[in-house]
Amino acid sequence: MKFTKMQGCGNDYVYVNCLREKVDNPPELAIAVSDRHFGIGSDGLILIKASDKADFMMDMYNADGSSSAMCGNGIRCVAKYVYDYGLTKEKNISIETGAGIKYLKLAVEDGRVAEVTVDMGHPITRPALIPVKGEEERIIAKPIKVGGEEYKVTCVSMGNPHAVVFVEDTKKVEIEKTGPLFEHHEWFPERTNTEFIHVVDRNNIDMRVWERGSGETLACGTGACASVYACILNGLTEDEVKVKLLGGELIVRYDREKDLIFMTGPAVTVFDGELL
Ligand SMILES: N[C@@H](CCC[C@H](N)C(=O)O)C(=O)O
Repeated sequence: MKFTKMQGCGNDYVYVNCLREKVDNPPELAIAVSDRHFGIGSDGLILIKASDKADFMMDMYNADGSSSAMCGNGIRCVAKYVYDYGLTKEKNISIETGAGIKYLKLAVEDGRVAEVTVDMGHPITRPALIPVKGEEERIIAKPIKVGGEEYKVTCVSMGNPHAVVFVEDTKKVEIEKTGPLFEHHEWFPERTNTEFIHVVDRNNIDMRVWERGSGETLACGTGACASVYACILNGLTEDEVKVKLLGGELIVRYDREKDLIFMTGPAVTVFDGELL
C-alpha cells in the first residue's frame, strides 16, 4: 500500500489515496501506522476518497483508531495532496467531511503550494451539539472540576468537540496528567479535545493541545479555530488572531457577518512510502 506522510504545523498524519488503494480496516491501520516505534509514526491516518457531493472526501482516524468528523490541519494537507499528485488542477477545492463540505483555497507560488486557507464553517456552541452536558445555551467560562483543580471552560465544536481553558503559562501545564482527565471527564459523552490557551495580546495567543484519541500533538487546526472563537466569546481578542502552537503558527479569522471561521496555514509533504 502506497502512502504519503504529511504535516501541518507538526500535526502529522499518514495519507492514503483510496481512489487507488483499498483499506479494509481503517481503525486497525490507524493504530498500526501511528506507532512511532513499530509503525510509520503519526498522529493518525487520513484516507482520501471520492465524493459524489464535493471534489474529494476526507475520512480521518486518530492514533487510537477512533474517528473524527473533522481535522483542520489534515484537510489542508488533503488539498495539497490532490493538487500535487495531479488529482485536480483546481486551486479552489471542496472536500466532504463528517462535518459537512469544506471549501479550501491553495496559494501556489512557483508551482508549489505555499499555504492553504480553509473555510472551517460555523462555530457550534449549543451544548447538545458539541456534545457537552449542560442545560445552558452556551458554555462560556463555566467552572469545571478536573483532577481536584477548578478550571473555567468554554466549549465549542468545529465539527468535533473542544474544551478551551485559559492559563497563565502554557509551558507550565502538566498536559500528560490533565489532558486525559479532561478527555474522559463525565461532561463529555464523546470525549473531548482540550486546548490550553495563554492570551498574549488581542491578536496573538499561545496554545497547547491534548487531542482526543492522539494525546498531546504539536498543533490542532480545529482546536486553533475553537480557541479563537472561545477568546472572542470571552472578550479577550479581536476577530483575527495568530495562534502560536508547538509546531508552528496558524492565522484564524472570524467573519462576524457570515458567522464563519477561516484558517490559513502550511501543508507539507514529508515523504512517500510503501507499506509492506
Ligand atoms: N488534529 C486535528 C483534529 C483531529 C481530530 C481530533 N483528535 C478529534 O478526535 O476530534 C486538527 O487539526 O483539527
